[in-house]
Amino acid sequence: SASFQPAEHPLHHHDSHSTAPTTHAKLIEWVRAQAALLEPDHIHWCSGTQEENEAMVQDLVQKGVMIPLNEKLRPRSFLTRTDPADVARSEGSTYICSQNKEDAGPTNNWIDPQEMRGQLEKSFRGCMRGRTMYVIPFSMGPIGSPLARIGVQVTDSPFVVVNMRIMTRMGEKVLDVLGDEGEFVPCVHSVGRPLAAGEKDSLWPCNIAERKVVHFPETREIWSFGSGYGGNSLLGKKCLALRIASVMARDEGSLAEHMLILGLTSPAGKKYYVAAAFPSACGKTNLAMLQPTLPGWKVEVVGDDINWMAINRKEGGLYAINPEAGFFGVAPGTSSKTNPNAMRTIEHDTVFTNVALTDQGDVWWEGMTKHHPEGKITNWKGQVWDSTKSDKNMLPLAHPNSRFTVSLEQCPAKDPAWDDPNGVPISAIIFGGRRETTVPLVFETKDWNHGVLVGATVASEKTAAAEGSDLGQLRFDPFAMLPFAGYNMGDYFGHWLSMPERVADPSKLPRIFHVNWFRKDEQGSFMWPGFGDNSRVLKWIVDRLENPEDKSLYKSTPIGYVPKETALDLTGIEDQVKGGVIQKLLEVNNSAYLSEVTKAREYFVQFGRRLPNKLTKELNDLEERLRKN
Ligand SMILES: O=C(O)CSc1cccnc1C(=O)O
Ligand SMILES: [Mn+2]
Repeated sequence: SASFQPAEHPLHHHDSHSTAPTTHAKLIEWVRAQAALLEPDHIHWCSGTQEENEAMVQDLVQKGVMIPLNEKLRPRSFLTRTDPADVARSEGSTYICSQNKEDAGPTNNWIDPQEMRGQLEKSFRGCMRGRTMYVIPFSMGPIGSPLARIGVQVTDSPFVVVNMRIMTRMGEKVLDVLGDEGEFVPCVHSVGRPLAAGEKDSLWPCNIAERKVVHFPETREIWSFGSGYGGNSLLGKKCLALRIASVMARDEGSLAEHMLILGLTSPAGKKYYVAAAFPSACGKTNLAMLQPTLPGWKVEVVGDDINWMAINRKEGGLYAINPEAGFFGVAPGTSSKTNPNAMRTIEHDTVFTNVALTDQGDVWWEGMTKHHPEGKITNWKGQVWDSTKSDKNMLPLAHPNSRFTVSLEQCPAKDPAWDDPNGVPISAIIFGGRRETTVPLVFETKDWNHGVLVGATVASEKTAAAEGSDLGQLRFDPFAMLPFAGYNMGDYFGHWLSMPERVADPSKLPRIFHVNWFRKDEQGSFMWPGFGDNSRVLKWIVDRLENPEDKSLYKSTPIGYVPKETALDLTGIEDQVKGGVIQKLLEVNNSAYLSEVTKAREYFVQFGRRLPNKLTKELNDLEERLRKN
């Protein structure tokens, strides 16, 4: 739906090697309206074919935007460096422009939609002069899946096209499913740098001063200007799959969440699907591709970042798809120790952004290996770093938000049902934050509503005060959706609380757990080995799912069900968790939790009357349980 009155401007000629669809009148009309506003020199309808991709990649290589890596070490893979000012999602310039401010809620930036449309009109008018407008039809979710949603993005960045082809199902086959009158989410993106005739393009054009990522939830529109990077420009990811999709899910009675989805198989061959919501950079990708240290256990990945769950009327319960087709993962910290499956996935056909380049023509980042490789190494800014001089201001060699973009298809640990159009049945939902104090290794919530309270109070603490004293600065990140909820988060909590009334049999809803890998001891060291050993927690969760009546598995505490020490399989790590460590990891300190309750009450004040009474009741019940014991 065109949101501007396009000035009279003929639709530019299509370039020779791309053909506009002959039907799809609604789509053609929308593209025409964007072309009239953006005034591109050419229009290219993306087919999504391998040939088209190779031509675009070669063009970007020739321009120096994509640097080919060593073909032997990392075949068909590339490195791109961004403008140092355009390196991450820009939350400060991300807006939810609902008709009224309260529907955006206190956790979102809001500008009156008409005012914002005026600002966008000024930014976008003529911004694609001298450039090609690429039209990308894409499906979030397997093409044709009843759980999938279709978007169409216009963009003037061929680099975005190359990445969208990896991260989504994109091209002509999507148009076949869309049909003439099909609904699509309109996404308009520009780097915001029109080119004068003959002007040489920069390697990473962007317009940081005017950068904005805007959502109009009632009309499901996305407008992004001035950034070429990640979540700001691959509009299928955070913008569509979370901010717009969370609004659609609220209206449709389903869920669009910032969660990994993994398949877990026990040594007995029983298979469960588990979803988990951790804040950004808290280890979702590592858990989704976990290599269990417990013998006989297997984890396979369906997705590492986004989860669309819908009620399955036939089977009951919630079925989930990963709407994405690839990983856009954080490179630093990824290694054959922390995530061997990720390292195997990115051995070929991968696009790297803002990592370091070795003199072998391969990539490197902090944490990949203990020390950086010998010889010359070029940092993410393109500066050659000489290890003999160790010039500090050239560090870190890879940007902390540097990324790999790679197809899920090539992950050795992909779940057989990773692209099942019907989705997979979710047995458990796990919330987690980066908590150095107070929160035990794992606990199970008492019921769905208690689980929603735990989701709503997910938090991370940076610097933990000494145990027992006032908690370190708690940063709440409810459901890990703080930057991604497309509407008032008080209403969002209410939507979660409405799920038991929406299903025929609430007992088929997933059980809700909370984990914390990040407890530290008085010396500030991590108490739990984490990584593959997190499979021990997954095992306890399966034990709870399979034997809910078995009293030997848990102790009931005011915050929920916590494993009895003997119920965790610690075979092989006894030495690491002896001497009271496991007791500490499973301890529930009531006074510490009472201050959690106080901080949660303070946090919820901002939602005012939009905070559901049921949530306040859950918080009061928790406080009562903590006081009684
Ligand atoms: O989009 C970016 O600029 C990085 S943020 C990101 C990328 C992939 C998956 N998740 C996130 C996130 O911040 O949650
Ligand atoms: Mn994420």
